[in-house]
Amino acid sequence: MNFEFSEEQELLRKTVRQFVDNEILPHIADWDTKGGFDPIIWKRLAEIGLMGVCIPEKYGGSGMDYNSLAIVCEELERGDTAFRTAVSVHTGLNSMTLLQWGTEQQKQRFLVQQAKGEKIGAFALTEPGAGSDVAALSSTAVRDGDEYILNGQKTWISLCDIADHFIVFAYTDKAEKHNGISAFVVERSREGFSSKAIKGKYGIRSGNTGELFFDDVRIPAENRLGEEGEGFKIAMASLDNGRFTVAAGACGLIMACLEESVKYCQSRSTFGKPIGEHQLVQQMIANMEAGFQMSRLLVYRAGEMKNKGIRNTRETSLAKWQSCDFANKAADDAVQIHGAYGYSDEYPVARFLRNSKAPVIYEGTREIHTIMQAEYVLGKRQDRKLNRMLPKWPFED
Ligand SMILES: CCCCCCCC(=O)SCCNC(=O)CCNC(=O)[C@H](O)C(C)(C)COP(=O)(O)OP(=O)(O)OC[C@H]1O[C@@H](n2cnc3c(N)ncnc32)[C@H](O)[C@@H]1OP(=O)(O)O
Repeated sequence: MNFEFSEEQELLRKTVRQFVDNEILPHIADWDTKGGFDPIIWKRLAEIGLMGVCIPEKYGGSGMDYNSLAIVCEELERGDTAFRTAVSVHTGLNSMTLLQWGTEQQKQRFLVQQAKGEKIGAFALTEPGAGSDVAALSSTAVRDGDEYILNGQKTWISLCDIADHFIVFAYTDKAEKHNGISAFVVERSREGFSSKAIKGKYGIRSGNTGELFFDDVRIPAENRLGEEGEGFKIAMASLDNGRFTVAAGACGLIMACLEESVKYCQSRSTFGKPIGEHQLVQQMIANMEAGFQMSRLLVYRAGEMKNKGIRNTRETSLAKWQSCDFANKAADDAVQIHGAYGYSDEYPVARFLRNSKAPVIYEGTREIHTIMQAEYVLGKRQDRKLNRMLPKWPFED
């Protein structure tokens, strides 16, 4: 196992860091207050090739390895959790799903434009009555000749008002439970589709999260991903990729907590010395550092497994669970270190704390991942090789 980043990866990190320092940090407090990023940010991201980092060059991407995507997510979340979330959805949950499950024609139709940053993709799984329990979803897709007629509602969907298309999950055969769900690519332009943003979120306010409505939306059968009934597996495999990016992002949030806390420790004095010289403050800093290092090891191990084409559901779930919990704790401690100032908008740590809660809930709650890990250890859950894995890296031509 190699613990060094390559020169190319170091350069990538530097590029993303500069992007965050110049294009995100100067505006983020404003975007957080207003409840949305300036859409120009997507154009900028595409200009530096970050819309398709681990997508093969033949599909319009940068052709870098899966750990390069982790680097991008770390650095983006050092800037903002909501923005990293949006990129996770576009790349981890949508583009990587197309790469793994799409036909050559679907890749040409949807993936290429996305990887080049000409179109934005999103992922629609969660419903008002189906979050952790995916098989409880109630959307339906009924076959009618060469089309499906889609009806249902999705909620908590990132990029709801921005994405050009969504990977949507619906029952094609309710009697079959897990094996009755199918996945479809649904374009925003289809008649009967509408979306509505959710207002009043606790955190990740600059992100565009909302509801989707499908009212007799007709979709051509060629938009179905995988076979009929493969939707549950596709959703879970997509989450293996999404959760990987969430875990990497959490490392970036811990980095941001450390940066702000160290700065504050050096500038604020109590009892005649800088607060960084008080041992209970040092304890919080040390905990953040430990959380950061441990999370990173878990994330890059999962990424290395992806590079080698090894199924990594177990490792990714552990990385997601632990790194999001560490980030949530780091943000809580960062506010604590800043005292009353940390409780205001004067410093970014209050935003960090609000934002840090979302990843503990989305893409598998802390409780779902705890149960999964217990089941693996107790021999009640096993990861078998899938019929379609993500391509190994280096990618073939
Ligand atoms: C806060 C503001 C923003 C909010 C954003 C919210 C948006 C999101 O978070 S989207 C995603 C949220 N949802 C989730 O993360 C779902 C959480 N739930 C789960 O992960 C699963 O349902 C979980 C772990 C509980 C297990 O479900 P369960 O119903 O027990 O199914 P399970 O028995 O494990 O698997 C069923 C089949 O799928 C297969 N499968 C399971 N996992 C995978 C996988 N990773 N890859 C491929 N196949 C898989 C199994 O092998 C099994 O197949 P078979 O029957 O052939 O053996």
